[in-house]
Amino acid sequence: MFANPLQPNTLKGVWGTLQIPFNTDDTIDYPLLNEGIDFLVRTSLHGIYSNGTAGEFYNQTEVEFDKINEMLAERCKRTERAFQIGASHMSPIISLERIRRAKALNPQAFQVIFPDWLPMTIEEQILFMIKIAEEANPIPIVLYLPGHAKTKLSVKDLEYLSDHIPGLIGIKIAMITPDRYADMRKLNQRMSVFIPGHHLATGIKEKIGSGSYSNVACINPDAARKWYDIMLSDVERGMLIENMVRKFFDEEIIPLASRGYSDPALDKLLAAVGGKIPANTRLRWPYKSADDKQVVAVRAAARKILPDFFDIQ
Ligand SMILES: N[C@@H](CC=O)C(=O)O
Repeated sequence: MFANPLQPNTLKGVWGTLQIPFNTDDTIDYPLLNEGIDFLVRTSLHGIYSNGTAGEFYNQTEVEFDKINEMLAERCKRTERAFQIGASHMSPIISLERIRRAKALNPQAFQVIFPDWLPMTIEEQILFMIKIAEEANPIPIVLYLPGHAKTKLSVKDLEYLSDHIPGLIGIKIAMITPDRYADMRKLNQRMSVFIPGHHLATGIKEKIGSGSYSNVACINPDAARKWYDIMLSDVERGMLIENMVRKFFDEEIIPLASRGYSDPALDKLLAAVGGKIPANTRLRWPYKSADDKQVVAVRAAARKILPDFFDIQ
């Protein structure tokens, strides 16, 4: 039975990422992961997803992949929460196999990246997506386009993909720039465009985004959801909050990115700063993690810039 697969017009809102906690010996801390899932299913998020960049999909064994997704699926089904599974991998064969195995868990959508060793031509992108969508059918696909991906797509390429792959319901992008708003607005009418959490009010105001796989939800999922509801009812008030959120990211998070902290290190730092999600800041070898001193310093700044984000339950 495939319950409620998402569609372009139902994929929206604020989705929270599962973060994988690691022990000091680099094994997965499954009891803490369990607590993290238990916490997330009780929040007001529109849904939960596994294995985005912040879920460190690129650095898991296949046995771990299966176990993490079984844990997420079991808890979401029991609590009737929407969930998506990231089946992304740098290898096309492994992505396909991840979908083949995880399909029985019946997520509302799968996220995939394009294979990431050779940049792909548009013909190769189509061949990849056809097979992925066939394997996933009737579960739909969201294409994740991280900023560092080797295959770069124009809005025209995305329209072409959307014309040829009916199972493709959405895209997840890492950057929005004003020169692309008009094209993205058109794209957002035919598929669901998900944009970074700290730009979501702009996305709603400009009608270029329908939701977010949200880095802001790492700080406090319920605050991110409340902010989204404000955007829908009073977008200018939503923009005022976005100005504060972006000030926090510009002053505290982007400088750390320039110092070599990766996106998952920063998402884990955000969760530790918010202190709501049971998790830890450790990334699996060989990647660099934020430390406790950074958590304390960034939390102090966040409490000044975004005081409301800490108290919302
Ligand atoms: N970078 C994230 C988004 C938010 O935390 C992801 O991996 O999905």
